[in-house]
Amino acid sequence: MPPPSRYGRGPGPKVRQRTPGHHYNGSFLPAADRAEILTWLATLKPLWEERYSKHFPPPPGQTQRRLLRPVYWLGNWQFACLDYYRPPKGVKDRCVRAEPFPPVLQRQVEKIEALARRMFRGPDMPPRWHLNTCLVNFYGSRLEDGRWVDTARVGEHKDFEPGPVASLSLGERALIQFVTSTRPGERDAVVLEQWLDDGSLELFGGVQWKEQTFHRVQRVDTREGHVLPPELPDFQTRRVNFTFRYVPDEHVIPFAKLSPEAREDVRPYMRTLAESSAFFRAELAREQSESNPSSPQTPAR
Ligand SMILES: O=C(O)CCC(=O)C(=O)O
Ligand SMILES: [Fe+2]
Repeated sequence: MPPPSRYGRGPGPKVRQRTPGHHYNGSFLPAADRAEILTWLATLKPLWEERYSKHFPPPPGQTQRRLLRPVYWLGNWQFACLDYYRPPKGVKDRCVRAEPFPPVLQRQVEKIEALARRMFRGPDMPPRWHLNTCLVNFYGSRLEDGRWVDTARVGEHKDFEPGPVASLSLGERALIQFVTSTRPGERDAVVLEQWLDDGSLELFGGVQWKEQTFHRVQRVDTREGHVLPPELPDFQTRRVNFTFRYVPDEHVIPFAKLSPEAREDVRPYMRTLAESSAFFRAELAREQSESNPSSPQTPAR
């Protein structure tokens, strides 16, 4: 019998885990699916979002800033200026209905959900849990006043969506660290770290990884020279990460049903997205027809 390997064919029905609640498979993504994802990525127009807005201004001592990286969301878009999904209180006007997963990602989601249902039970698996939300993060360097500035990291945070979170990685490998809560003057203790390779899946859930620890992307390698699509004028991408999450469906709201303030804050983003997406054109048109039902809109193409 060969020795047990973390790079093996993945867990059997019992899902053996060296770290309960945290699973890593370095060769999850089939090569053909990887190629299909890259083709689809080349068609995306990720968005540079600002952290704050007219109705959600910077708190005292903070100033307006752009996010470190461009992003794209599927299923629902959690605009930074609507302050992300944060139950139990921060659930209203946070998650704006967005494009469905393309078939190649939906296929990965079905495999991941089956694995997650074997790994997580009881309080670690919310009753209606399914992966209906995906944040696509682009890691790399940003062109700033003629200089390339590396922004490939994420500070420590928790993902507040309930239940397990899955993370699929493409391109250069990244070092993710789970750390204990920060106390002033004390260094965070790293509880678990993992290099996330090209084509890998990481799945984590339960109290230890969702509640008791924060996670961060400490750095992204440069050694393999990956340059990933789409081509952008002011950003060079060397890693793309998809994090799949669950937002209860009742908290996902069509743009037309957001509060007037939230609509005002995100309408410019919706218009930018609509330039290259029939889905977002239709969502904007729906706002028009609902506020003025007597004048039917021509359907978006
Ligand atoms: O890029 C990664 O591996 C993790 C990203 C992450 O933590 C997040 O998007 O919440
Ligand atoms: Fe996260």
